[in-house]
Amino acid sequence: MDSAAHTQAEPHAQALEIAVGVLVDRQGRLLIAQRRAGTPGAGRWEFPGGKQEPGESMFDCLARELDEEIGVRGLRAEPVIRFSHAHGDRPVRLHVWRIDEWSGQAQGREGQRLEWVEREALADYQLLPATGAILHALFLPDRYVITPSMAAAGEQAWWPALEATLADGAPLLRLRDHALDDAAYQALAARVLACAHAHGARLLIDRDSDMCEALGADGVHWPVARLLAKGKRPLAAHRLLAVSAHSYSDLKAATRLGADFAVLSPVAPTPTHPGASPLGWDGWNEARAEHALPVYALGGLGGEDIATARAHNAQGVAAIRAFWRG
Ligand SMILES: Nc1nc2c([nH]c(=O)n2[C@H]2C[C@H](O)[C@@H](COP(=O)(O)OP(=O)(O)OP(=O)(O)O)O2)c(=O)[nH]1
Ligand SMILES: [Mg+2]
Repeated sequence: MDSAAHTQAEPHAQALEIAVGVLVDRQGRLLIAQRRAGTPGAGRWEFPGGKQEPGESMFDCLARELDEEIGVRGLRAEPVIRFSHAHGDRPVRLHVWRIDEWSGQAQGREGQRLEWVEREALADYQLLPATGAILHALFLPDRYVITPSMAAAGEQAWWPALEATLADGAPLLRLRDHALDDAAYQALAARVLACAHAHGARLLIDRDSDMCEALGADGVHWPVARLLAKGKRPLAAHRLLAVSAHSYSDLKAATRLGADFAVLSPVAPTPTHPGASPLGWDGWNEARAEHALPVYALGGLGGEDIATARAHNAQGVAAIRAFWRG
Protein backbone atom coordinates (compact mmCIF):
# COMPACT_ATOMS: atom_id res chain seq x y z
CA MET A 1 0.00 0.00 0.00
CA ASP A 2 1.52 3.32 -0.97
CA SER A 3 1.42 6.41 1.19
CA ALA A 4 -1.24 7.94 -1.06
CA ALA A 5 -3.48 5.34 0.50
CA HIS A 6 -3.41 7.36 3.69
CA THR A 7 -4.95 10.69 2.80
CA GLN A 8 -7.33 11.93 5.43
CA ALA A 9 -10.18 14.38 5.37
CA GLU A 10 -10.47 17.17 7.92
CA PRO A 11 -13.13 16.17 10.45
CA HIS A 12 -15.16 19.38 10.05
CA ALA A 13 -15.91 18.62 6.38
CA GLN A 14 -19.35 17.06 5.91
CA ALA A 15 -18.60 13.41 5.21
CA LEU A 16 -20.73 10.86 3.37
CA GLU A 17 -21.44 7.88 5.63
CA ILE A 18 -20.48 4.63 3.89
CA ALA A 19 -20.99 1.04 5.05
CA VAL A 20 -18.31 -1.34 3.76
CA GLY A 21 -18.42 -5.14 4.04
CA VAL A 22 -15.42 -7.45 3.74
CA LEU A 23 -16.64 -10.97 3.03
CA VAL A 24 -14.08 -13.59 4.09
CA ASP A 25 -14.61 -17.14 2.82
CA ARG A 26 -13.56 -20.41 4.48
CA GLN A 27 -10.13 -20.28 2.81
CA GLY A 28 -9.54 -16.76 4.08
CA ARG A 29 -10.03 -15.15 0.66
CA LEU A 30 -11.59 -11.67 0.47
CA LEU A 31 -14.30 -10.56 -1.93
CA ILE A 32 -13.48 -7.47 -3.99
CA ALA A 33 -15.56 -5.69 -6.62
CA GLN A 34 -14.49 -3.46 -9.48
CA ARG A 35 -15.99 0.04 -9.46
CA ARG A 36 -18.10 0.77 -12.49
CA ALA A 37 -17.44 3.46 -15.09
CA GLY A 38 -18.83 6.88 -14.17
CA THR A 39 -18.35 6.46 -10.39
CA PRO A 40 -15.50 7.96 -8.32
CA GLY A 41 -12.48 5.65 -8.60
CA ALA A 42 -13.90 3.83 -11.67
CA GLY A 43 -11.92 0.70 -12.59
CA ARG A 44 -10.40 0.36 -9.16
CA TRP A 45 -11.24 -2.50 -6.83
CA GLU A 46 -13.09 -2.07 -3.54
CA PHE A 47 -14.94 -3.95 -0.88
CA PRO A 48 -18.69 -3.81 -1.58
CA GLY A 49 -20.76 -1.16 0.17
CA GLY A 50 -22.30 2.25 -0.27
CA LYS A 51 -23.98 5.33 1.10
CA GLN A 52 -26.28 5.47 4.09
CA GLU A 53 -29.85 6.53 3.35
CA PRO A 54 -31.85 8.86 5.63
CA GLY A 55 -33.20 7.13 8.72
CA GLU A 56 -31.11 4.03 8.19
CA SER A 57 -28.71 2.58 10.80
CA MET A 58 -25.19 1.82 9.54
CA PHE A 59 -25.82 -1.90 9.89
CA ASP A 60 -29.09 -1.65 7.93
CA CYS A 61 -27.16 0.25 5.29
CA LEU A 62 -24.57 -2.53 5.13
CA ALA A 63 -27.25 -5.21 4.82
CA ARG A 64 -29.11 -3.29 2.09
CA GLU A 65 -25.97 -2.42 0.09
CA LEU A 66 -24.66 -6.00 0.12
CA ASP A 67 -28.04 -7.33 -0.92
CA GLU A 68 -28.31 -4.77 -3.74
CA GLU A 69 -24.72 -5.02 -4.95
CA ILE A 70 -23.84 -8.70 -4.49
CA GLY A 71 -27.05 -10.49 -3.48
CA VAL A 72 -26.04 -11.76 -0.05
CA ARG A 73 -28.18 -11.62 3.11
CA GLY A 74 -28.25 -12.93 6.69
CA LEU A 75 -24.89 -11.36 7.51
CA ARG A 76 -22.87 -12.27 10.58
CA ALA A 77 -20.77 -9.12 10.79
CA GLU A 78 -18.14 -7.75 13.22
CA PRO A 79 -17.18 -4.06 13.20
CA VAL A 80 -13.52 -3.61 12.15
CA ILE A 81 -12.69 0.09 11.96
CA ARG A 82 -14.25 3.49 11.26
CA PHE A 83 -12.28 6.25 9.56
CA SER A 84 -12.62 9.23 7.23
CA HIS A 85 -10.64 10.17 4.18
CA ALA A 86 -10.92 12.35 1.10
CA HIS A 87 -12.40 10.56 -1.90
CA GLY A 88 -14.02 12.16 -4.95
CA ASP A 89 -15.77 15.47 -4.29
CA ARG A 90 -16.60 14.85 -0.65
CA PRO A 91 -14.88 13.16 2.26
CA VAL A 92 -16.21 9.74 3.12
CA ARG A 93 -16.52 8.10 6.53
CA LEU A 94 -16.10 4.36 6.12
CA HIS A 95 -17.74 2.03 8.64
CA VAL A 96 -16.05 -1.28 7.91
CA TRP A 97 -17.33 -4.74 8.88
CA ARG A 98 -15.83 -8.19 8.53
CA ILE A 99 -18.39 -10.79 7.43
CA ASP A 100 -17.66 -14.47 7.96
CA GLU A 101 -21.15 -15.87 7.40
CA TRP A 102 -23.92 -14.99 4.99
CA SER A 103 -26.57 -16.63 2.87
CA GLY A 104 -26.64 -16.65 -0.92
CA GLN A 105 -23.89 -16.77 -3.52
CA ALA A 106 -22.08 -13.48 -4.11
CA GLN A 107 -22.66 -12.17 -7.65
CA GLY A 108 -22.16 -8.78 -9.30
CA ARG A 109 -25.79 -7.65 -9.44
CA GLU A 110 -24.94 -4.24 -10.92
CA GLY A 111 -22.76 -5.60 -13.71
CA GLN A 112 -19.56 -5.14 -11.72
CA ARG A 113 -16.80 -7.77 -11.70
CA LEU A 114 -16.24 -9.68 -8.46
CA GLU A 115 -13.20 -11.69 -7.43
CA TRP A 116 -12.24 -13.78 -4.41
CA VAL A 117 -8.61 -12.95 -3.68
CA GLU A 118 -6.06 -14.09 -1.15
CA ARG A 119 -4.70 -11.31 0.97
CA GLU A 120 -1.17 -11.60 -0.45
CA ALA A 121 -2.51 -11.40 -4.02
CA LEU A 122 -4.30 -8.08 -3.42
CA ALA A 123 -1.06 -6.27 -4.26
CA ASP A 124 -1.75 -7.21 -7.91
CA TYR A 125 -4.98 -5.18 -7.95
CA GLN A 126 -5.49 -1.43 -8.22
CA LEU A 127 -7.39 -0.88 -4.99
CA LEU A 128 -9.18 2.25 -3.83
CA PRO A 129 -7.08 4.61 -1.70
CA ALA A 130 -7.17 3.76 2.03
CA THR A 131 -7.80 0.07 1.41
CA GLY A 132 -4.46 -0.44 3.17
CA ALA A 133 -5.96 0.90 6.40
CA ILE A 134 -8.84 -1.57 6.07
CA LEU A 135 -6.48 -4.49 5.49
CA HIS A 136 -4.26 -3.63 8.44
CA ALA A 137 -7.33 -3.29 10.65
CA LEU A 138 -8.57 -6.69 9.44
CA PHE A 139 -5.33 -8.53 10.04
CA LEU A 140 -3.61 -6.86 12.99
CA PRO A 141 -4.35 -8.56 16.33
CA ASP A 142 -6.26 -6.96 19.22
CA ARG A 143 -3.20 -7.05 21.51
CA TYR A 144 0.22 -5.55 20.95
CA VAL A 145 2.88 -6.65 23.41
CA ILE A 146 5.69 -4.28 24.35
CA THR A 147 8.64 -5.97 26.02
CA PRO A 148 9.97 -4.67 29.36
CA SER A 149 13.66 -3.75 29.41
CA MET A 150 15.94 -6.63 30.18
CA ALA A 151 17.80 -4.65 32.83
CA ALA A 152 14.59 -4.07 34.78
CA ALA A 153 13.37 -7.67 34.50
CA GLY A 154 16.78 -9.36 34.92
CA GLU A 155 18.14 -11.52 32.09
CA GLN A 156 17.46 -14.79 33.96
CA ALA A 157 13.78 -14.01 34.20
CA TRP A 158 13.39 -12.21 30.86
CA TRP A 159 13.92 -15.13 28.46
CA PRO A 160 11.49 -17.57 30.11
CA ALA A 161 8.97 -14.73 30.32
CA LEU A 162 9.38 -14.09 26.59
CA GLU A 163 8.80 -17.78 25.84
CA ALA A 164 5.73 -17.85 28.11
CA THR A 165 4.37 -14.67 26.51
CA LEU A 166 4.78 -16.13 23.03
CA ALA A 167 3.32 -19.48 24.09
CA ASP A 168 0.34 -17.53 25.41
CA GLY A 169 -0.39 -16.53 21.82
CA ALA A 170 1.02 -13.00 21.56
CA PRO A 171 1.04 -12.44 17.78
CA LEU A 172 2.75 -9.03 17.63
CA LEU A 173 5.61 -7.69 19.74
CA ARG A 174 7.73 -4.59 19.99
CA LEU A 175 11.23 -5.02 21.36
CA ARG A 176 11.66 -1.93 23.55
CA ASP A 177 15.03 -1.45 25.22
CA HIS A 178 16.37 2.09 25.11
CA ALA A 179 19.29 1.28 27.43
CA LEU A 180 21.14 -0.85 24.85
CA ASP A 181 23.49 0.54 22.22
CA ASP A 182 22.77 -0.42 18.61
CA ALA A 183 25.16 -3.39 18.52
CA ALA A 184 23.80 -4.90 21.73
CA TYR A 185 20.23 -4.21 20.65
CA GLN A 186 20.78 -5.87 17.26
CA ALA A 187 22.27 -8.97 18.86
CA LEU A 188 19.32 -9.20 21.24
CA ALA A 189 16.81 -8.55 18.44
CA ALA A 190 18.25 -11.39 16.33
CA ARG A 191 17.61 -13.86 19.15
CA VAL A 192 14.17 -12.50 20.00
CA LEU A 193 13.18 -12.58 16.33
CA ALA A 194 14.07 -16.26 16.09
CA CYS A 195 11.88 -17.00 19.14
CA ALA A 196 9.03 -14.87 17.81
CA HIS A 197 9.07 -16.46 14.36
CA ALA A 198 9.23 -19.95 15.88
CA HIS A 199 5.86 -19.10 17.48
CA GLY A 200 4.46 -17.50 14.32
CA ALA A 201 4.62 -14.04 15.95
CA ARG A 202 5.85 -10.82 14.37
CA LEU A 203 8.47 -8.54 15.91
CA LEU A 204 8.95 -4.81 15.45
CA ILE A 205 12.19 -3.14 16.45
CA ASP A 206 12.85 0.32 17.90
CA ARG A 207 15.81 1.12 15.65
CA ASP A 208 16.42 2.17 12.06
CA SER A 209 15.16 0.57 8.87
CA ASP A 210 18.63 -0.66 7.86
CA MET A 211 18.76 -2.74 11.03
CA CYS A 212 15.24 -3.96 10.29
CA GLU A 213 16.30 -5.11 6.81
CA ALA A 214 19.54 -6.65 8.10
CA LEU A 215 17.63 -8.66 10.70
CA GLY A 216 14.63 -9.48 8.53
CA ALA A 217 12.46 -8.07 11.32
CA ASP A 218 8.78 -7.50 10.61
CA GLY A 219 8.97 -3.73 10.94
CA VAL A 220 9.93 -0.77 13.07
CA HIS A 221 8.22 1.14 15.86
CA TRP A 222 9.14 4.82 16.08
CA PRO A 223 8.08 7.87 18.06
CA VAL A 224 6.22 10.26 15.76
CA ALA A 225 9.04 12.83 16.08
CA ARG A 226 11.45 10.40 14.48
CA LEU A 227 9.13 9.84 11.53
CA LEU A 228 8.62 13.60 11.16
CA ALA A 229 12.39 14.12 11.13
CA LYS A 230 12.72 11.47 8.42
CA GLY A 231 9.89 13.11 6.48
CA LYS A 232 8.78 9.95 4.72
CA ARG A 233 7.98 6.30 5.26
CA PRO A 234 11.34 4.65 5.96
CA LEU A 235 10.65 1.09 4.85
CA ALA A 236 9.08 -1.16 2.24
CA ALA A 237 5.33 -1.71 2.07
CA HIS A 238 5.57 -5.35 3.19
CA ARG A 239 7.13 -4.31 6.52
CA LEU A 240 5.09 -2.71 9.32
CA LEU A 241 5.63 0.88 10.39
CA ALA A 242 4.20 1.56 13.85
CA VAL A 243 4.24 4.98 15.48
CA SER A 244 3.85 6.18 19.09
CA ALA A 245 1.43 9.10 19.29
CA HIS A 246 0.05 11.25 22.08
CA SER A 247 -2.30 13.62 20.28
CA TYR A 248 -4.59 14.25 17.32
CA SER A 249 -1.80 16.01 15.41
CA ASP A 250 0.66 13.17 16.07
CA LEU A 251 -1.81 10.75 14.48
CA LYS A 252 -2.42 13.10 11.60
CA ALA A 253 1.33 13.20 10.89
CA ALA A 254 1.64 9.43 11.26
CA THR A 255 -1.18 8.90 8.76
CA ARG A 256 0.24 11.40 6.27
CA LEU A 257 3.69 9.82 6.45
CA GLY A 258 2.42 6.32 5.75
CA ALA A 259 2.37 4.62 9.15
CA ASP A 260 0.56 1.27 9.10
CA PHE A 261 -0.71 1.63 12.64
CA ALA A 262 -0.23 3.73 15.74
CA VAL A 263 -0.31 3.49 19.49
CA LEU A 264 -2.03 6.39 21.28
CA SER A 265 -1.28 6.98 24.96
CA PRO A 266 -1.72 7.28 27.86
CA VAL A 267 -5.35 6.34 28.39
CA ALA A 268 -4.95 5.79 32.15
CA PRO A 269 -2.07 6.56 34.55
CA THR A 270 0.94 4.26 34.15
CA PRO A 271 4.14 3.75 36.17
CA THR A 272 6.26 3.83 32.97
CA HIS A 273 5.36 7.52 32.40
CA PRO A 274 4.42 8.92 35.81
CA GLY A 275 4.54 12.58 34.66
CA ALA A 276 2.22 12.21 31.66
CA SER A 277 -1.38 13.32 32.16
CA PRO A 278 -3.80 10.59 31.09
CA LEU A 279 -6.20 11.20 28.22
CA GLY A 280 -9.07 9.16 29.64
CA TRP A 281 -11.35 7.52 27.08
CA ASP A 282 -12.93 10.88 26.12
CA GLY A 283 -9.54 12.44 25.39
CA TRP A 284 -8.47 9.26 23.63
CA ASN A 285 -11.54 9.44 21.40
CA GLU A 286 -10.87 13.06 20.51
CA ALA A 287 -7.27 12.38 19.57
CA ARG A 288 -7.99 9.10 17.78
CA ALA A 289 -10.71 10.84 15.78
CA GLU A 290 -11.15 9.24 12.37
CA HIS A 291 -7.56 8.98 11.25
CA ALA A 292 -7.19 6.43 8.46
CA LEU A 293 -5.14 3.85 10.33
CA PRO A 294 -5.62 1.32 13.13
CA VAL A 295 -4.77 2.74 16.56
CA TYR A 296 -4.04 0.78 19.74
CA ALA A 297 -4.89 2.20 23.15
CA LEU A 298 -1.98 2.19 25.61
CA GLY A 299 -1.46 3.21 29.21
CA GLY A 300 -2.73 1.41 32.30
CA LEU A 301 -4.77 -1.08 30.23
CA GLY A 302 -4.86 -4.87 29.97
CA GLY A 303 -6.68 -7.73 28.29
CA GLU A 304 -9.89 -6.95 30.18
CA ASP A 305 -9.98 -3.54 28.45
CA ILE A 306 -9.93 -4.89 24.89
CA ALA A 307 -13.72 -4.82 24.48
CA THR A 308 -13.89 -1.22 25.75
CA ALA A 309 -11.01 -0.25 23.49
CA ARG A 310 -12.73 -1.86 20.47
CA ALA A 311 -15.93 0.02 21.34
CA HIS A 312 -13.84 3.24 21.11
CA ASN A 313 -12.68 2.40 17.58
CA ALA A 314 -9.32 1.09 18.82
CA GLN A 315 -7.61 -1.84 17.14
CA GLY A 316 -7.07 -3.22 20.63
CA VAL A 317 -4.77 -2.73 23.61
CA ALA A 318 -1.01 -2.30 23.74
CA ALA A 319 0.72 -3.04 27.04
CA ILE A 320 3.92 -4.06 28.72
CA ARG A 321 3.01 -5.49 32.12
CA ALA A 322 -0.48 -6.76 31.34
CA PHE A 323 0.66 -9.10 28.56
CA TRP A 324 4.16 -10.01 29.75
CA ARG A 325 4.20 -13.40 31.46
CA GLY A 326 7.07 -12.49 33.78
N1 LIG B 1 -17.79 0.44 -1.17
C1 LIG B 1 -16.65 1.04 -0.87
N2 LIG B 1 -16.54 2.38 -1.00
C2 LIG B 1 -15.37 2.94 -0.69
C3 LIG B 1 -14.28 2.18 -0.21
N3 LIG B 1 -13.25 3.03 0.03
C4 LIG B 1 -13.67 4.27 -0.31
O1 LIG B 1 -13.04 5.30 -0.26
N4 LIG B 1 -14.98 4.22 -0.74
C5 LIG B 1 -15.73 5.37 -1.21
C6 LIG B 1 -16.02 5.31 -2.70
C7 LIG B 1 -17.33 6.07 -2.81
O2 LIG B 1 -17.05 7.47 -2.84
C8 LIG B 1 -18.03 5.75 -1.51
C9 LIG B 1 -18.94 4.56 -1.65
O3 LIG B 1 -20.10 4.95 -2.26
P1 LIG B 1 -20.69 4.18 -3.55
O4 LIG B 1 -20.29 4.93 -4.75
O5 LIG B 1 -20.34 2.75 -3.46
O6 LIG B 1 -22.21 4.41 -3.23
P2 LIG B 1 -23.44 3.48 -3.50
O7 LIG B 1 -23.05 2.05 -3.44
O8 LIG B 1 -24.49 3.99 -2.56
O9 LIG B 1 -23.72 3.75 -5.02
P3 LIG B 1 -24.69 4.71 -5.83
O10 LIG B 1 -26.07 4.38 -5.35
O11 LIG B 1 -24.26 6.10 -5.56
O12 LIG B 1 -24.41 4.26 -7.23
O13 LIG B 1 -17.00 5.40 -0.58
C10 LIG B 1 -14.41 0.78 -0.08
O14 LIG B 1 -13.51 0.02 0.30
N5 LIG B 1 -15.61 0.25 -0.42
MG1 LIG C 1 -21.28 0.95 -3.72
